[in-house]
Amino acid sequence: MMRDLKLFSRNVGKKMEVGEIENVPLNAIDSFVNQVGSSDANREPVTYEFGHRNKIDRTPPSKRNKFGWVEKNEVGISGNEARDEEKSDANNLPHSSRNGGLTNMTPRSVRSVGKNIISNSECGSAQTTPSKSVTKPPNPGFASLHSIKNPMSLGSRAANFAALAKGVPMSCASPLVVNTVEVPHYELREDPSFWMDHNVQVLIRVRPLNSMERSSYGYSRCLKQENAQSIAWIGQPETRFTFDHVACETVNQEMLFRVAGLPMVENCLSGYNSCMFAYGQTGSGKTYTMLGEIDELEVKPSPERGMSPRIFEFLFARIRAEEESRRDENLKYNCKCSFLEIYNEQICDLLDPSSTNLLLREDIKNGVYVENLTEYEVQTVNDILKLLAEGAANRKVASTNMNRESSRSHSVFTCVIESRWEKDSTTNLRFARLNLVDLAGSERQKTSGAEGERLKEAANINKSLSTLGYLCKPTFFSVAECHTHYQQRGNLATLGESEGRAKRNPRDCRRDKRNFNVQEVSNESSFLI
Ligand SMILES: Nc1ncnc2c1ncn2[C@@H]1O[C@H](COP(=O)(O)OP(=O)(O)OP(=O)(O)O)[C@@H](O)[C@H]1O
Repeated sequence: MMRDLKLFSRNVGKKMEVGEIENVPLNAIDSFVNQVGSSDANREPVTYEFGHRNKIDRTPPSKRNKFGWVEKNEVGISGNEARDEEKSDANNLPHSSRNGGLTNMTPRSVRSVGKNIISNSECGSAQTTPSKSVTKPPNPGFASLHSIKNPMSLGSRAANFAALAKGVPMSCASPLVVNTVEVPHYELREDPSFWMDHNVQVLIRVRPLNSMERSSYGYSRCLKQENAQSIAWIGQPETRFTFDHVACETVNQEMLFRVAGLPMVENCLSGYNSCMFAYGQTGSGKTYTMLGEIDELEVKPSPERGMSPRIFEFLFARIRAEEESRRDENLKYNCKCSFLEIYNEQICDLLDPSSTNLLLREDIKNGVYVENLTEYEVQTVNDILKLLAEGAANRKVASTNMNRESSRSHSVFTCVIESRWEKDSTTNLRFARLNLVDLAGSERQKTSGAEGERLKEAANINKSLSTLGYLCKPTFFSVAECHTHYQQRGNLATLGESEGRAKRNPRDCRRDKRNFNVQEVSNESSFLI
């Protein structure tokens, strides 16, 4: 059942508090957003302290439910039983409630796995997006593609990165306590060379159980993490999924940024197009990861702010540092931003809400672009954070049984980074596009309770997500074929520049369709297998 059928703006500053019931819809008024609007001068400086460990309560763990996992022999569910459950209409009930209240069962609908963040970077192209420009940018005069195709050497990029971030060795540290239950903690590896050598990477983020899940299912988990690359479904047979990175629930927003966001900024500054998108079932934490808490971002940045604000804080810090250190070359950066959403298969401008049903165009000179999409030139980090907050507040959000602030649209924030410098009497130009995508979550009507308008939204969301999954199997398609599919599913073409040329990485991902969550993980990993 839907609790609230009205659309309302996203509370961009949402955060999971201890004891709060996160996914239970509240009064819609509570969720309206306060837009940020302070001057740059009021903003506290943001500093990145590299090499810090997460600060998490180290209360001694309870003996009873170590890691909250059901051990293999205690699972108490056979393969046949699992298959029967798959068929059963009652598969959304906690396992214990169907088995005489046994507590050590694998919950069937606990949302214990978060989302995939898929990042992809590749060599920059010289395409620009024609658009309605609010502050008219100076004509960059891209005369030569040559300089764009010659980014800095990897050596200097690696050196840059190393100077900015100290690597943290990968290891399984001692367990930490989250939600009063001991969970294992695995350090993520900050390895710049890995990001440079692999065009596409998948990072899984496991979010902590929310209070609703805890009260319904206790602390049992149906998945366990084994190391910083793999998670396993504790069933019969146990099924392991391996990814580039698995961020356990103790990994905080800053650490995630340092592992996934920071190298992307470096890639963009080196002239590589980059795209990060969050994909996962509804309520798994995509928006929390991509946006996080963005109230008062310009004045008092919250430690809960997500990937996007951190990326732009770092981007502008790097731009300023580069401009300063290469003053003799007269290095200048120019950044332009746009923010769109795809809602019910229509493209809307989040920075100009009156601009709806925008058309996707393609021509030889400009490639794929959204006609009349507003593009702002930004000078400072605060300019960009304002756009982020403003657009996020305009996004279509509604309450469902699974998430009280469920995004009903896919959003794409794009920042085009141009740089120009002079060397040996030659003017050099570099161009890169950064796409930050927060997809709407896949959902099942049975669990989300979607009806009426929400059901229509859900159908459109699921349809476009499966098309995206299909498009992300480039092994089977040439680039030209991908373009044909992009055209067929026009709106997803906004991602085309980043995704169409993505290389495929072999992965060791196995599927098991018997468990709802595993199936979700499996669907999420279908981008790779
Ligand atoms: N890692 C995390 N730590 C703490 N809280 C989290 C985490 N991930 C998500 N949450 C909380 O879980 C709830 C749902 O998250 P969010 O809205 O980001 O999900 P979503 O995947 O974007 O869902 P939808 O697809 O429906 O929009 C929010 O209250 C959010 O604050």
